[in-house]
Amino acid sequence: MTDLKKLILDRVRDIPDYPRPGVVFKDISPLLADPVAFSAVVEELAGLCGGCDKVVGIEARGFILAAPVAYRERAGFVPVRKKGKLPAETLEAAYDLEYGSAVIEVHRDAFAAGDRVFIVDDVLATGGTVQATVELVRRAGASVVGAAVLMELSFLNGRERLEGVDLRSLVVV
Ligand SMILES: O=P(O)(O)OC[C@H]1O[C@H](OP(=O)(O)OP(=O)(O)O)[C@H](O)[C@@H]1O
Ligand SMILES: Nc1ncnc2[nH]cnc12
Repeated sequence: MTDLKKLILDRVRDIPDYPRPGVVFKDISPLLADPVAFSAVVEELAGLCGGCDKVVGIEARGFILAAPVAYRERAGFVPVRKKGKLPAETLEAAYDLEYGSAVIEVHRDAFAAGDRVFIVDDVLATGGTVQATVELVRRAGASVVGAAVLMELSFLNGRERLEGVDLRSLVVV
């Protein structure tokens, strides 16, 4: 196991039965609170971007990782938010995730035509959230050059929903 994988696995804790019975929640708070681990993760994610115009972060935990990646890459940051939080005209997509369903939005004018977009989130579970984000980016006229997550829960097969997307995971469990 690489040092980075160990750094991550040692600092993501399992919370059983949250937010509903049967779900084991991956809590990244200890990792974020560790300056060495947090900075190593941001550096690694930024290295996967490979040149992009915009980094998309998905509310809320995705923001924490995507914004420093955008800063590091000198790219713009675009938030994808839960419905009702963005003030200007939006595009929206409904999706299911491991423990529920939601609607996310992006500003209709968030991207210039042909922008190269890199999507960052913390956890890939069923893949519904990233899939809906990919759809929004494309509908907004930009192209997805890749997506990266800190942790992929492979037993939920989220990757299968993301055919054609270059998805990287720092850790697969
Ligand atoms: O692969 P999926 O099954 O779609 O699940 C993954 C998503 O679930 C979590 O977000 P959540 O909606 O709980 O929002 P939060 O970051 O605000 O806690 C997580 O941060 C991912 O965005
Ligand atoms: N098990 C899980 N832990 C943390 N975030 C999640 N998002 C979806 N499933 C999750």
